[in-house]
Amino acid sequence: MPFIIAIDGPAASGKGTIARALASHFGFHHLDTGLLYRATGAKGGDPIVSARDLTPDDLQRPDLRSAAAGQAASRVAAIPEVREALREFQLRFASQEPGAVLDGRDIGTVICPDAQVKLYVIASDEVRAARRAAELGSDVADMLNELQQRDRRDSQRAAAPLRPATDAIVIDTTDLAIEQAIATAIAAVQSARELRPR
Ligand SMILES: Nc1ncnc2c1ncn2[C@@H]1O[C@H](COP(=O)(O)OP(=O)(O)OP(=O)(O)O)[C@@H](O)[C@H]1O
Ligand SMILES: Nc1ccn([C@@H]2O[C@H](COP(=O)(O)O)[C@@H](O)[C@H]2O)c(=O)n1
Repeated sequence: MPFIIAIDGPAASGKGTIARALASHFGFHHLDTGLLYRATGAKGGDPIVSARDLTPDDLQRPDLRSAAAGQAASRVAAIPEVREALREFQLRFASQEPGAVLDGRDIGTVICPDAQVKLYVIASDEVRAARRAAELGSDVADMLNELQQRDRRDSQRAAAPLRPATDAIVIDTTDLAIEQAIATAIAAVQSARELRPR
């Protein structure tokens, strides 16, 4: 049985940074599930059809990391049929040996509720906005507004809302350097593996 690490949390909290590092450390596959929603939103047209017809090329679009793509993603992500269309791909990805790390909003609650480890990564709104603004070279106040709007939509939607699984380990990266956040996550996974050996 593959070892699954589910990572959820609000926008720009550091999920992807931790997920990539965990995948590299443990030799697992990694999927940034936000990219599926970003590609669906960016494709335009009927979002349900776009989600069903998503191709690997769609995930390579150069504009997917923009704030506009994030907003479009969070609008299509509220549509249950879009989520259903993207679910199968995520489940197949998660079934790969020796294990997989998936990061998103509903991995520990909906996609992989039986994941061996669930992390919920948070950081203060101001810190997240500053980090993402530095990454994209954009204005911090605009970014704060964008992230808060997206988090609100993601938390308040009826379909698979953003929330921590009851058994998730919360990692607050507000005052952690990247290396400290990664070390905290590796330690959490190590101890879960010792408690529940394969
Ligand atoms: N602990 C940290 N200290 C400083 N910067 C960080 C830290 N963790 C992540 N970052 C930076 O913050 C930004 C957002 O991180 P990341 O992309 O990992 O967040 P995310 O939660 O995956 O975002 P998204 O919601 O878009 O998927 C990146 O520029 C990243 O390099
Ligand atoms: N499992 C997921 C992943 C993402 N979303 C939606 O996509 C938006 C963009 O995600 P990023 O991780 O790239 O920021 C996000 O705001 C969510 O609306 C989702 O619903 N479920």
